[in-house]
Formats: sequence, structure tokens, C-alpha cells
Amino acid sequence: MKIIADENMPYVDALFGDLGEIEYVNGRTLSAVQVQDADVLLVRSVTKVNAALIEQAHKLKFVGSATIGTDHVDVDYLVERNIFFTNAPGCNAKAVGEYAFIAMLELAQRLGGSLAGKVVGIVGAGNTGTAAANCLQAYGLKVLLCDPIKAEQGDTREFVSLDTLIEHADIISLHVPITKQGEHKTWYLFDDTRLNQLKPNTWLLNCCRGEVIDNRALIKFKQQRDDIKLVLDVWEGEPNPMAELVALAEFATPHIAGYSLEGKARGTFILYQKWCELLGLPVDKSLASLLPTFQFNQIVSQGDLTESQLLKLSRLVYDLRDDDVTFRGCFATTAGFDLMRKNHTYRREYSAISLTQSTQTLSDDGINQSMLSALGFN
Ligand SMILES: NC(=O)C1=CN([C@@H]2O[C@H](COP(=O)(O)OP(=O)(O)OC[C@H]3O[C@@H](n4cnc5c(N)ncnc54)[C@H](O)[C@@H]3O)[C@@H](O)[C@H]2O)C=CC1
Ligand SMILES: O=C(O)C(=O)[C@H](O)COP(=O)(O)O
Repeated sequence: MKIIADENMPYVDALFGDLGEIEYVNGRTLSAVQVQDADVLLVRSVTKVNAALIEQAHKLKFVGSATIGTDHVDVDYLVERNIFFTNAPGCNAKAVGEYAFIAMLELAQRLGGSLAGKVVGIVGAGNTGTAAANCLQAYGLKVLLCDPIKAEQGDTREFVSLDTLIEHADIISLHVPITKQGEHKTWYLFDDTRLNQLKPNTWLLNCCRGEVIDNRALIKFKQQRDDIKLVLDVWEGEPNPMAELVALAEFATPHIAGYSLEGKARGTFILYQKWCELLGLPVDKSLASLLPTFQFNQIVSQGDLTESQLLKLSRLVYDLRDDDVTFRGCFATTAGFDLMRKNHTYRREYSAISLTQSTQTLSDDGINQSMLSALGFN
């Protein structure tokens, strides 16, 4: 059996190695000729899976994308061809949630203020939005959720309209899929009009898809509104973000919000599980066995933490400042954007750290052990 896999998908050997012959490919430049004799195709978000790519792949039975998003896959075409398709829902949700939370801690510190006390609006309350909300609520912040689809489906959480969210939130974090049609389409959800509704000093984070914000409108808007602060992980026109926009963002990264080692491992593991299920094979490998012990896995803290200490602790799993600096030095070419993603040293999630407090401080405003557990530390 021939398995074609993206060369930047970790753990393919460990999980698929005894199931067939694996050929690693560059997912961005993958061609129809390269996939024509594949039985299994394992991709990431950079490969457009459509008729042009797989029309001649007559043996293809399974396409797996180790991603949450599916906008790069023509799912209807796969159904028509009777090719099994799976993505990896939720695989990197914690990574994205922690990225957003850590970015907010970083931004608060950079601006000389505090994250505590802010109201945060989450647009899209699915896996990544909920993961971000969990961190924020664990830290005691008020969170407003906007997700008209979940509300219609009977989700019992409290939801607000996008207008209400924009009116009340100090920080807005975007967590929707990219959709081009329908009542709730998200393409340019934040257009010129929406951007102009933002209240003074709003922080806007985008960790979902670049085109959820009209990037040209954002450049124009931000050039007149220095009070608005931006954290951008995703860009219209990737892998070639607009240079003016990168310069205007407080923190800028190359679509790596989901790049935790745990998230990447879960992505490949979900595809492996689905493939085994499809073939009726036993799932005889475990996710836990793939993950190395984290360098700082045991930490003892003396007393409660302050916000700046929480940021220091967070920087052990992810130092956003490093990625931001590297990105600004390399984003200007396709090769630079992709190479930074390829060479990314996957960060860890909070759960990789076992944290104990040797003493409890009797203050009301410190960050205590139960808050840290709720944030995801072990
Ligand atoms: N930057 C990165 O590295 C990553 C980006 N992503 C992106 O984030 C997106 C969201 O991921 P998940 O939260 O896991 O997906 P999900 O499917 O669990 O949740 C998305 C939520 O957005 C809601 N939604 C859709 N249209 C909406 C609208 N107009 N207004 C408000 N809510 C709306 C849906 O009802 C759903 O609850 C993915 O589709 C992907 O494009 C995902 C993982 C990593
Ligand atoms: O899961 C998604 O959706 C994403 O956006 C991925 O985290 C993107 O990562 P790659 O698949 O491009 O490595």
C-alpha cells in the first residue's frame, strides 16, 4: 500500500510505518503525478485536495488532513469519488486556546497594563474558541461568546450578537472556520464597517483564517487608529502576507497558533485511528507514548503567582516574542513563511508542566493552584 504524506507532518513513521510504504512530499507543491498511485493521502492545510490533484489517483481510498480546518479540501468531490475523508477536529484546539491566552498576557505586559479585569469576546465558540474561553475564565475574566450557529443548535451557553460583543469587549479573539456562503458566512466578517465599530483601545486577535478580516481594510483602519492593537497568526493571501499589515501588528506569527507538539501528535493520531477503523485494524499504538517528557516538567512555586509570573511560566511552554521576531525577519518570501513553519520547534501545552505550590498566599488576587489547574497545568 502506498501512503503519500506531507513531509512536515510529525509521527507519520511511528503511526503508519507498518501499514504501508510511505513517501514524503512537499505539501505546498504536491502534483497530480505524485499522487496518481497513492492508496492513502495524508495532508496539511497547505495542500489543495481537489479534482485537479487526485483525478488520476484511481486507487485512492483515504484522504486524511491533520488539521481542524477543511477549507483546502473539496469534500463534495471526495464524496462523489467515494473516497473516505477525515480531518482531525479539535486536535490543536488547546494549542490555539493557549496561544490566544498567552498572546493576551504578552500584550498586556508590553502595553504596561494588566489582562486581569478585561472583558474578552470570543467569535466562534467551537473547539478553539471554547479552549480560549476556558483559559480566560480560569483566569477569572468575563467572556462573551458569539456563535449564532451554536445558539440555533440549542447549545445552552449564553451567547450575544456580534454587535453586542464588539460594543462590550476590550479584547476580541476570532475562532471561526472560513465560509464563503450562507447567513453566517465568515469571509470578511470583519470588513471596513465592522472594524469601524471597534471601541477605542480594543485588542483584535486572529488565530483562525486570514480572510475572516479584510486585510486591506484592516491596514487602512489601523493606520488611523493606533489605539487598536493586533495579534495576527493568520493572513489573507498566505504564504504572502501584506507587509504593511505585518508592520502594524503588535505580534505576528506564520499560522502556528495550533503548533503544539501535543496538537500535532493528536492530528496524526486521529488520522491513524480513522484509518485503522476503516480497515478494521486494532489501534495498537498510543498517543501518550509519542510525546517526550518536557524539559521543565516539574515546577514548584512558592506561593501564589502574579500576572507577570504567570507570563514567565507561560513562556516556558511558549515564548511568542521569539516567533514574532523570527517572523518579521523571514515573512517577505513564500520560502521564508513556509520554512519558519517547517522548522518550528513545536511548543508544549500547559499540561506538559506538573506544577505544585509549596505554600499558599492568603491573598484574593493571586493566581493559586486551582486557577493553574483550571488553566491546564497538571
Ligand atoms: N491558526 C491555526 O493554527 C489554526 C486555525 N484554525 C482555524 O480555526 C477554525 C476554528 O476551529 P475550531 O474552533 O476547532 O472549529 P469548530 O468547528 O469547532 O468551531 C467553529 C465555530 O465557529 C462557529 N461559527 C461559524 N460561523 C460563525 C459566525 N459567522 N459567527 C460566529 N460563529 C461562527 C461555528 O458554529 C462553530 O461553533 C478552523 O476552521 C480553522 O480554520 C484551527 C486550528 C489551528
Ligand atoms: O488545523 C488547522 O486548521 C490549521 O490551521 C493548522 O493548524 C495549520 O497547520 P498546518 O496543517 O498547515 O501544519
